[in-house]
Parts: sequence; structure tokens; C-alpha cells
Amino acid sequence: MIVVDQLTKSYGDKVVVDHLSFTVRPGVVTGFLGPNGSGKSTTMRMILGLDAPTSGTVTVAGRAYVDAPVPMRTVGALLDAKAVHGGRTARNHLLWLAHSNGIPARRVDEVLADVGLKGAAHRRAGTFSLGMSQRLGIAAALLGDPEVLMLDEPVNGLDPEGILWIRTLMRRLAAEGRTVLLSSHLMSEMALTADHLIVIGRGRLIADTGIEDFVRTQSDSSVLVHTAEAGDGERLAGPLRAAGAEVAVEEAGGDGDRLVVTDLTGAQIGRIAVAEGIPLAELSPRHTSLEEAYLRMTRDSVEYSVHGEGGA
Ligand SMILES: Nc1ncnc2c1ncn2[C@@H]1O[C@H](COP(=O)(O)OP(=O)(O)OP(=O)(O)O)[C@@H](O)[C@H]1O
Repeated sequence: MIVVDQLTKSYGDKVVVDHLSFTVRPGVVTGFLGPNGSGKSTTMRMILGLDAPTSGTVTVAGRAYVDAPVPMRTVGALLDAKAVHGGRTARNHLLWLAHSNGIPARRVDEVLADVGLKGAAHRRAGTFSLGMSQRLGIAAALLGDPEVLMLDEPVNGLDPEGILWIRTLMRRLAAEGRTVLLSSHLMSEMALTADHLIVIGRGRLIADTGIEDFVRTQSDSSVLVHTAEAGDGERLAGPLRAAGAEVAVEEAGGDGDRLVVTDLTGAQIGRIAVAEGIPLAELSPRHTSLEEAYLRMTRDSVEYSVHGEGGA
């Protein structure tokens, strides 16, 4: 379990993590989401004791990470896959880490097999592709058989096969009862992997929710209606509103009008249109994707918005 309590980090007068509190529980995969620059890496570095908080506390498995007798046995972390001595072979890199943490050498071969790098054990890490470097970083994280795993953007730059592999591995590790925290700035990557989501923006907590609740509360649906004839939009909107719908009408010129209708199904709208004798050119249900819901939720906290609204 990771418990973050009122964690705050300032650089000069810039507050990059702002009174952040959340708990990461064992047995599930928790996604740590936020736009670029929202403070995810800084939070993870504080969890690992690599950065000191300005205020607030964090505990991992009941104590501050730096107080753990053998840190690698408590938390396995991957913060930067390329932070490896490129001249060492994969196996030697892991042997060195194992040795300096009092972990038996046989664990090295186990984790190399676990991440599918057995065949590349004697290749220099400097020659590895990004995907292989990620695997080596994950092997290092697994070395101490830790109860907590924390990976910063683990699928960044990976191909679909690599993403699927990480997803499967993380779910297996969580199913073994471990605490798994993965960060990403993309909802699409988390939607299929995480059971729970912690969303931050500008260093503040925006959501702490199960993925199913997130889907239920954030992804609403509407129906797009196109009338066949211009001028019919308002004529149809009246009876739709009377039936309880919320309707936005846009006059689309010569090609009929466009209505966005919520709170009624396509079938209900179709029946009302028939009853009113209004011909339709289109009737299509739309679902807000999780990605759209996430972007909407974090829109105001994007540090460098392309629209210039969210300026830092
Ligand atoms: N050592 C530092 N000195 C000053 N500012 C810093 C330092 N480290 C991070 N920051 C700032 O803190 C903010 C949060 O950065 P952080 O890397 O934690 O965000 P992030 O959510 O991990 O982003 P990304 O998805 O881009 O990795 C950014 O504005 C960054 O510029």
C-alpha cells in the first residue's frame, strides 16, 4: 500500500504538487493519470524518497521508503528506462543491482526469463531498443520480488505487442496481491489496464475513482439528429423537449438542421419524428469516449494548452 498524505512540492514559488492525498491499494492496478507537467513524476520521486517533499508525508508498506531495510524488496520502480550503464550487458547490470541489494544472483536469471530477455542477457544494454530497455527496467524493478511496483510511463513508445505484454504482466502482479502504480498521460493506455484511477492536474487531485465508476459518471451519451429539410429543427425540438430531452439545435443551412439530443434514445426520437411527420436524414447515437471524458476533466489543468487557455 502507498499512502500519500497532503504531499506538496514547490520549486521556488511554483507549486508543482499541491496538497495531494491518495492511497494506492494492493491487488489492483492503479493508473496515475495527468497531462504533461501535472506532477506525476515529481510525486513518484517523492514516494521513492528521491525528492524531499516541501510538506506532507508518504509511506510505502507502512513506512517511509528511505527507512526500508532493503528498499528493492519493498518497492520496485522504473522511472527512466534509459538510465542504465550502456556498456554493461543486461545480465551484468542486474547482477550488479542484485549484489548491491543483497539479492541472490539466481534471481537475475528468473527476472530475465520473466521479462523475455533471456536470449539478450549477454548483449550490452546500450544496444537495446526502447522496448527492450523497458523490459530490462522492469526486470530490475522485479528483482527484489517487491510488494509494491511503481512504473513511470511504462508503455511510452512501445509497439502494440509491448503494450499488451506490460498490461498482462501488471495484471498478473496485481492478482498476486501486489500494489501496482502506473503513470501515463494517456487515458487510452490506462483504460484497458487499470482497475482504479488517480487523476491529477497542476499537482492537485482531480479524481480518485474505480474505472467502472469513471466510465459511468464521465462518459455520457447523446444522439445526433439531422432533419432532411431545413427549418424542421425547431419544429422537432419542441416535442422532444416536451418528452424530457435536452436539445441543442444548429441550423445547417440548405441541408436540413442538426440537433444534439440527450436524455432520449434514438428509438424514442425516431418515433416522435414519425408522429410529427418530420423526415430525418440521420439519427446516430454518440458515446463520449473515456479519452474525451478525461480530456474534458483535465482541460483546465493542461500546462501548455494549444489554445493558450491553460498557461502556466
Ligand atoms: N527540478 C525541478 N526544478 C524546477 N521545476 C521542476 C523540477 N522538476 C519538475 N519541475 C516542474 O514540475 C512540474 C511537474 O513536472 P513532472 O515531471 O512531475 O510532471 P509529469 O506529470 O510527470 O509530466 P510528464 O507527463 O511530462 O512526465 C513541471 O512544470 C516541471 O517543469
